[in-house]
Amino acid sequence: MNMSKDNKMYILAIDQGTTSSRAVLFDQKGHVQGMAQQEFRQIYPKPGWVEHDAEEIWDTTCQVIDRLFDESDITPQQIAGIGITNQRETAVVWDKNTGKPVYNAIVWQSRQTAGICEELKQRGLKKTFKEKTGLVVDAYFSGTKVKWILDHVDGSREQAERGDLLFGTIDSWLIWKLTAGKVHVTDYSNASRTLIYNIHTLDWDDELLEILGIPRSMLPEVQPSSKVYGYTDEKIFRGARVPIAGAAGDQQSALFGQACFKPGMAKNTYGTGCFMLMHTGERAVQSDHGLLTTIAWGIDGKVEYALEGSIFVAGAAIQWLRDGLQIIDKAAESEECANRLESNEGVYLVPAFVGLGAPYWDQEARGAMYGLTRGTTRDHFARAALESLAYQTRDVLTAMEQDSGIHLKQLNVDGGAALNNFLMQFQSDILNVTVKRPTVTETTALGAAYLAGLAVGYWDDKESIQQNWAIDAEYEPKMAEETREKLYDGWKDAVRRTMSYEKVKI
Ligand SMILES: Nc1ncnc2c1ncn2[C@@H]1O[C@H](COP(=O)(O)OP(=O)(O)O)[C@@H](O)[C@H]1O
Ligand SMILES: O=P(O)(O)OC[C@H](O)CO
Repeated sequence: MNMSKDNKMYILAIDQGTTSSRAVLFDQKGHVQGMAQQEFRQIYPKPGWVEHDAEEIWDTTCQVIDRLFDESDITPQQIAGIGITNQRETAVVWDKNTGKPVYNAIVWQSRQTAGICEELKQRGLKKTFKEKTGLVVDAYFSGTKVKWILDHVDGSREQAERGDLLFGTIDSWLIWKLTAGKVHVTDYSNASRTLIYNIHTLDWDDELLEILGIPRSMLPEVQPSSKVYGYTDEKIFRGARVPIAGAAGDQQSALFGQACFKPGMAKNTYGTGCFMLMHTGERAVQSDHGLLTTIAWGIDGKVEYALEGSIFVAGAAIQWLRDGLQIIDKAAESEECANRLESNEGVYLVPAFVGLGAPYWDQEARGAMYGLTRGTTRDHFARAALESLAYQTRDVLTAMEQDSGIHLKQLNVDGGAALNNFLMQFQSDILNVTVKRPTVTETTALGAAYLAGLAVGYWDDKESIQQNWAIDAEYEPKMAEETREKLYDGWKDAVRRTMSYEKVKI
């Protein structure tokens, strides 16, 4: 760490992800000057359900901020602003009087509202939701999670109707906690993931609220992504009142951190899931190929949009090799395993552990492996898992090119699994596109830092941010066309079989 007790100012980004909370300090060049990270519990109450303890999310956030200050000479007074970025869609409902969540946070991956979604589809509401929110009716988004909590937690609907309960995605929850309950806001990008926010009129949508039975009084005020929302409470932040000056969902934040400011620029983030976003400017492009239309950010009174391909399981497949199957000790070991083989030898993994997201949107699909023989080893499992990230990315890139009419020549990448060189080379080969990894792979946190820094004058404008982008590695396609298409055909076949598989229900 390169920290000294001088008067230099920094921006603090809080990156509250699906598996860990992180606090990252950035300087004016956009370089990381300190980081602390803490994993927290994943709660799986039933197959396909995923929950978090919202209090634990808050506790780990406080712990990483504390650790960052403990391990450095920097004081909270040297923080010019705080930017927040978060796992999106995950829904928290809490009592505004006690500050206590009424139920666990229901995580974006969780399938417990699949039944509610089926009912909405049967009522013919798919088009209504898509036109207003840019989203598909799927358990992924927050709206049905809030409905589920109000339907299942005793007395919560009455409490909500009395105005005693608040809803928020993780950004709202953290801002509310950091300001000791004074500020209940969210930003445009997070609001656009809730299934109850109209991305065209830029307001919560009364018709959708009515359909899902969610009282308006629960909802946070929607604000620009770069703006001072409030100040940290002195008791919480070591005596300092620091402006909380930016917020964005983690994938939009990564798009900003990658300086994808112009229409047609795209990035792919390989974290727990994998999310490709293409900036489409001030135009909300409707997808005909299974992508989402979403708000990229809202700054200076202007809202900009993106097309998104959301893949639910990416790095999580590698975690499954490590924690579930226990065939590797560390995620990075998957690279050595994959490199020990010349090819996948016909072994494919379709990691539909929580259904399939874009472009398939199959809530019922579950994971499958194909092509196993007596000669299959853990290396094949690791290679198939890594390759599945690249094939899923090709699925969404194809859809994106069809929807946008733009042929992508290069893809900017980031996220934990983007450090895997086997994967990045294979990705470039399967897409036939140049893959570029920047020096700072903490792009998600960087985006939130930039948004906060712009609001407090730490950075002047987007141009100065653009200049900070620097390349670490570039991967050019090397694979023969015939091999590429043969491999991809194998993947499409595996997906087809997975989606048509009739589960035996016992
Ligand atoms: N070298 C690697 N190869 C493959 N996957 C990796 C590697 N390093 C980390 N990962 C995967 O990346 C994910 C962590 O990335 P991160 O960007 O921190 O995700 P998140 O923000 O979703 O928690 C984990 O799922 C992990 O399995
Ligand atoms: O926590 P991540 O990085 O996997 O991101 C989760 C996404 O925001 C879900 O939409």
